[in-house]
Amino acid sequence: MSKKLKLGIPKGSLQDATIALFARAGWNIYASGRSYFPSIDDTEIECMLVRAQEMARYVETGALDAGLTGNDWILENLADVERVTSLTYSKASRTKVKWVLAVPEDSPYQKAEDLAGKTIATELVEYSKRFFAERNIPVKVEFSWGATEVKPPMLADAIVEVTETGSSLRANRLRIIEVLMESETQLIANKAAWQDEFKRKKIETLSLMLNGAMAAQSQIGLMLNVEKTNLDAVLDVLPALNSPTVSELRDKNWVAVNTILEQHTVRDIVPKLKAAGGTGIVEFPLSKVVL
Ligand SMILES: Nc1ncnc2c1ncn2[C@@H]1O[C@H](COP(=O)(O)OP(=O)(O)OP(=O)(O)O)[C@@H](O)[C@H]1O
Ligand SMILES: O=P(O)(O)OC[C@H]1O[C@H](OP(=O)(O)OP(=O)(O)O)[C@H](O)[C@@H]1O
Ligand SMILES: [Mg+2]
Repeated sequence: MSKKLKLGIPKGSLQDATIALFARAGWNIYASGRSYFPSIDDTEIECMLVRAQEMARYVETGALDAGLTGNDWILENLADVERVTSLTYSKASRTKVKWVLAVPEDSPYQKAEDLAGKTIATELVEYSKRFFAERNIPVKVEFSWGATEVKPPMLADAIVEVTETGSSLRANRLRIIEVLMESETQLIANKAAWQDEFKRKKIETLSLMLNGAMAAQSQIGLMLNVEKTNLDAVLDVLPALNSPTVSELRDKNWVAVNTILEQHTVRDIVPKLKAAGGTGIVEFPLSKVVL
């Protein structure tokens, strides 16, 4: 039988973003209907959809060789797994999520200590208990099945909840009084699988290509032509860290400059390049950036 890597894809908030990232990295995953075994166009990988909350546990026991989940659930479960790489993406954006302690906007609570003797609702029970215990704040931490933001002040005094854009907290008139943790997606591996040559190689390849696809998303390629007399002025505009490729054009007085830029810098840099004598400036998207 050919060897296969058992890979867990997170079901729920991270599912769509994960499948989209794999597509950019070079693997097409098809999650159809109610099946929990999505197909993947790689005969060496077998995929399974697993809740993010349980991923680290199944990777720890070896039911899965590797998987993707948030750092939050690895810490909640205190799972003993190999952290292969962090990938900064969430449900809707390429940012980290925050787990926050939130209270009703008009409540008197200003800090965690003010909640002594009160009830906290959360999905992240064990981590929250540890947070309050370390600070010697006696609270009652209650498990919440979701829709946690609606609970204060009727069903709980405060909540510990995950937030990405902040819109759920705002919509429920809640105020953050403490950030317990920042969390991002992790590629994790079972410790024994990590010692297996075939599996480790496969996981490392995934890590390299997923990171390459992540990096490419925030960067763009830029090329332009410039007269040699203006080359220094153009190079001065480009960030010092990137070393651009400068190549001769048929007209010996001109060169082409090729470089990679952070996407968010482009709107500032392109006008400066043009002012410095750059012409024929072309921006193009990148599929992978592997350094
Ligand atoms: N906007 C977000 N909201 C919630 N979780 C997010 C978000 N972005 C990233 N995550 C991460 O997704 C994981 C939670 O995913 P999971 O699917 O298990 O729970 P869920 O968000 O409650 O799913 P559901 O869609 O069933 O509500 C956590 O690791 C969390 O950090
Ligand atoms: O800061 P925001 O961008 O608003 O994102 C955070 C919200 O998204 C998640 O809810 P989810 O969609 O998983 O619903 P749930 O309450 O049923 O878990 C999470 O539990 C928060 O409610
Ligand atoms: Mg949820």
